[in-house]
Amino acid sequence: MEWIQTPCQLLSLDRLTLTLANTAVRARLSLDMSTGSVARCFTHALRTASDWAAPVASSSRLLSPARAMPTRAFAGGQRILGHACACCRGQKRAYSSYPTERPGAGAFAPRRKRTIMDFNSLKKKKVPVTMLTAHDYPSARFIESIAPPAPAPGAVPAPAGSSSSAAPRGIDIALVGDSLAMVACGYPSTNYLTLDEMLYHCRSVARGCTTSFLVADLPFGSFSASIEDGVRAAVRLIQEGHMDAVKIEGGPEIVPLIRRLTEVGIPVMAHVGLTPQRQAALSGYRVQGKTVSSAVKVWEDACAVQDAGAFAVVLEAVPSKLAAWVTERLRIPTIGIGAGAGCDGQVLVQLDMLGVDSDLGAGGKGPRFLKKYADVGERAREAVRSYVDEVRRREFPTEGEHTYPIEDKAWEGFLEAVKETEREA
Ligand SMILES: Nc1nc(=O)c2c([nH]1)NC[C@@H]1CN(c3ccc(C(=O)N[C@@H](CCC(=O)O)C(=O)O)cc3)CN21
Ligand SMILES: CC(C)C(=O)C(=O)O
Repeated sequence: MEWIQTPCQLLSLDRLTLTLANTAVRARLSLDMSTGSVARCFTHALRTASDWAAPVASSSRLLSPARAMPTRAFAGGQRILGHACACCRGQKRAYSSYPTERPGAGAFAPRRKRTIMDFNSLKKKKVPVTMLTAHDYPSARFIESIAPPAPAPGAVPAPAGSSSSAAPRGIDIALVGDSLAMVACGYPSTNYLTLDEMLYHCRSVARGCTTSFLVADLPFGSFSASIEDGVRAAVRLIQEGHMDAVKIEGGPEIVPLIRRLTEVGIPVMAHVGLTPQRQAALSGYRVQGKTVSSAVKVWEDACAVQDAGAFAVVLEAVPSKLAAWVTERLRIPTIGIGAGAGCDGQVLVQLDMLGVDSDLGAGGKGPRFLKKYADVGERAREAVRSYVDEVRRREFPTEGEHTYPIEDKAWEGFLEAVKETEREA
C-alpha cells in the first residue's frame, strides 16, 4: 500500500500531530515529543503494528533531516509501531449508540481528542459541554489554542470534566455551522450554502482544530430529496470535509436518515426548536415552544431524534423552562442556544460572541440569547483606522524597524553599476 504524507502540522514543541492518508484511509496521530511514543491516534482503522509500519516509515522520511525536533519523535520507532494509545486498547468506537462507560480516565491526557463518550460522561456529571462555531482555519486555530496544554510526561492526567472551574477545558465541540453562509459568505440565509461550499470550510477547520470533536451541518437541500442523498452528503462531510459527525435540523421527518447514518457509523447531532433552514416556512427566526402545541412538538422532536440514534441534540430558541425539562428527560446531551443554562451544553457563533459585526451582531442588536464577550469589531476598526492614518503620515513603515537595510558598500556598488541607465531613464 502506497502511503502519501499530507500536510504535517507541528502544534507545539512537545506535541506533534501528523496527518497521513492514502486512498483508503486517513490517519491522524499525535506524538509525545518527549517520549517519542504515540500519545493518541485519531483513527481506529489502524490497529496493529504492521498497519502502522508504512505510514510511520514514510513520515520519518519526510520529517528528517529538515526538522530536527520531529525527527526525535521517531527515534523510538518501535514504540510507535507497538503503540498502545488509549483509543486502540481494544475499545469499541463510540457512535451514536449512547455508550455510558468511559475507559480508565488516567489513560487520557486532558487535551486528547474529544469523543461522544466524553459528552455522555459530562452529562452524567452535570459538567456543561462547550461548543463554538469555527468557519475557517484561523477560527479553528483560535479554538485549539485555548485548550489546556498536554501534561508533563509521567503526570497523571485529570479525567475530562473532573474540574469545571479550576482548569479550563477548552472547547469540546467545534461546529462548522451553516451560519457560515451568512457570517462568512454574506448570503441572506443559510439556505444558499451548497454542500461543496460547506466542504471547503470544513477542510479548513479540520486543518486547524485537532482536539475538539468536529461537527458540520448538512446544508439545506443536501438531504431533502432522499435518504440516499443525505447519506452521500454526510459521507462527503466525513471523508472530504474531515469531520467527526454531522448535524441535521429537523424532527420526525429526518428520523429515517438519522437511523441510516447511525447504522453506517456516522454520528448525528440533531437540531430542534428554531431550525434556521426553515425560517421562511416558520415565518422568520421565532422562538419555538411557547404555546402548548409548540412545546409538545419540541419535546416530541427531541424524543424522535434521540430514539433514531442521535448522540446529542441542539435546542435553539426555546423557553429555558422547557429546555431544562427536556434535558432532564433525555439520555443524550442537549446543547442550547437561546435555551437557558439548564441544557447540558451551550453553543454560540464565534464571531457573534467576539463582538465582530456579524449578520446578527451588527448595529449592537442581535437575538436576545447573544452575549458579546468582547468588542473585537471595534478593536479591529480602531486598528485599521490607525494603519490608514500612519500610512498617510508616512509613519508606517518605520525606518529600521519594519525595513531591510543594505550595506553601504553594496549600495555604492549599485549606484556605480546603474550610473549609465539612471541617466537614460
Ligand atoms: N451570526 C449568526 N448567529 C446565529 O446564531 C445564527 C446565524 N448567524 N444565522 C443562522 C441562524 C439564525 N439565527 C437566529 C436569527 C435571529 C434570531 C432572532 O431574531 N430571534 C429573536 C426572537 C424573536 C421572537 O420570536 O420572539 C430574538 O429577539 O431573540 C434568532 C436566531 C441563529 N443563527
Ligand atoms: C448556531 C448554531 C447552533 C448553528 O446551527 C450554526 O452555526 O449554523
